[in-house]
Amino acid sequence: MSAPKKIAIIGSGNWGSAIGKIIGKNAAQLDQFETQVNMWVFEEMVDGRKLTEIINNDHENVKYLPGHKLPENIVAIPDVVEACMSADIHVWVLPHQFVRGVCQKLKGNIKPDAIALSLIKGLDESKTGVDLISNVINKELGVEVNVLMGANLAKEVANGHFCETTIGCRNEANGQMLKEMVQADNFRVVVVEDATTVEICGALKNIVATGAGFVDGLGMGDNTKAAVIRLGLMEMVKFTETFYQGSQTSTFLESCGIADLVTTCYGGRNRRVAEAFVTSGKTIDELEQEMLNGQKIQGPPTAKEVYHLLTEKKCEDQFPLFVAIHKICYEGMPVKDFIGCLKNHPEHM
Ligand SMILES: NC(=O)c1ccc[n+]([C@@H]2O[C@H](COP(=O)([O-])OP(=O)(O)OC[C@H]3O[C@@H](n4cnc5c(N)ncnc54)[C@H](O)[C@@H]3O)[C@@H](O)[C@H]2O)c1
Ligand SMILES: O=P(O)(O)OC[C@H](O)CO
Repeated sequence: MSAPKKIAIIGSGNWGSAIGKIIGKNAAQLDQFETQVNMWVFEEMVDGRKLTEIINNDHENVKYLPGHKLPENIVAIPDVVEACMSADIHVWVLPHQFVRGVCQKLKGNIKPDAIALSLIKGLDESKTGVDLISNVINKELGVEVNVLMGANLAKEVANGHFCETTIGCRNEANGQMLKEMVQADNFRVVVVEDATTVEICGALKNIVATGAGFVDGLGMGDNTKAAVIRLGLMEMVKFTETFYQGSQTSTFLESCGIADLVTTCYGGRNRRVAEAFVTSGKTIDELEQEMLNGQKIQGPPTAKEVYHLLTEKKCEDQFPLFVAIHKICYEGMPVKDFIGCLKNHPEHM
């Protein structure tokens, strides 16, 4: 039998901490993994104490997942290189805007045969254009990057309520090993080999959830929200067909597709902040700071990244919902015009 694999979790926010509960428990029980799991924690002071010290002494991430004990084999480390240098598996779970900075620190400082699992829902935008986060990590660090996306509100997963998730793997054997690392009695994993579509679903559903929040803020009912979900799904499929050919339609029926859209459009942070954007008149940035205590939403920045790609490729007219969500968040488009955009959607022509 090969040596037990060492796991490092890169990120310790709301989702990073919830998945840390499952991974820590599995690593303690399964022979194929080393018991100690390193968790890179972006250091900050909470009530006069370092967050890493709180996690290592009290076994709770009191800022990002209060009220839940982390397994004692999760070890918080403030230096990302120290956390990852001996790891065989890197679990990426950060807000997407921090990925490139972390890659710069890790370059040349990790095992060359390490593999990654990205739980990050978002896209990257650089001078060379818009790209998948998994591609950025792969290009920067040379590691194989698998992805995990699904209908997984972190708090509900941490509470142990039943849900499903999807791993999109690049390699069948690694897909199976990663499934063993994250599966739990109430967290059931389906592995598919269409990693690109799995990742695109995770990124784009946050834009749709922002639209769902707008119609909630306007006081529309569930029928309107269902229309946002359906038209959003149609744009997700079209986006994938246009820019990432070779995807399988069946992937949209996995947890990462329709199920994640539904849960996010009803229970997610993007929806909540977008609703408050309509009712309060404050900016997205102000509301993120006021409402989320350091957590980040990915919908508005992803809408901006997608809008830049659509304008560059001159196909905005095929994605009116994505475009309107960007313009409402950042360009002063009145939110009431969102309904007009739904009425005149190409799906109805
Ligand atoms: N929270 C959920 O329910 C959930 C569920 C599934 C997927 N996701 C996805 O997982 C990813 C991570 O989400 P999350 O909820 O764990 O994070 P979060 O929204 O709780 O964000 C806070 C995290 O950002 C870190 N951070 C803040 N400033 C930083 C900096 N300058 N550099 C590096 N890190 C910094 C904090 O330390 C903390 O770990 C996102 O892509 C999100 O879409 C979240
Ligand atoms: O709270 P949100 O809107 O970031 O969504 C969280 C998860 O992605 C739901 O699966």
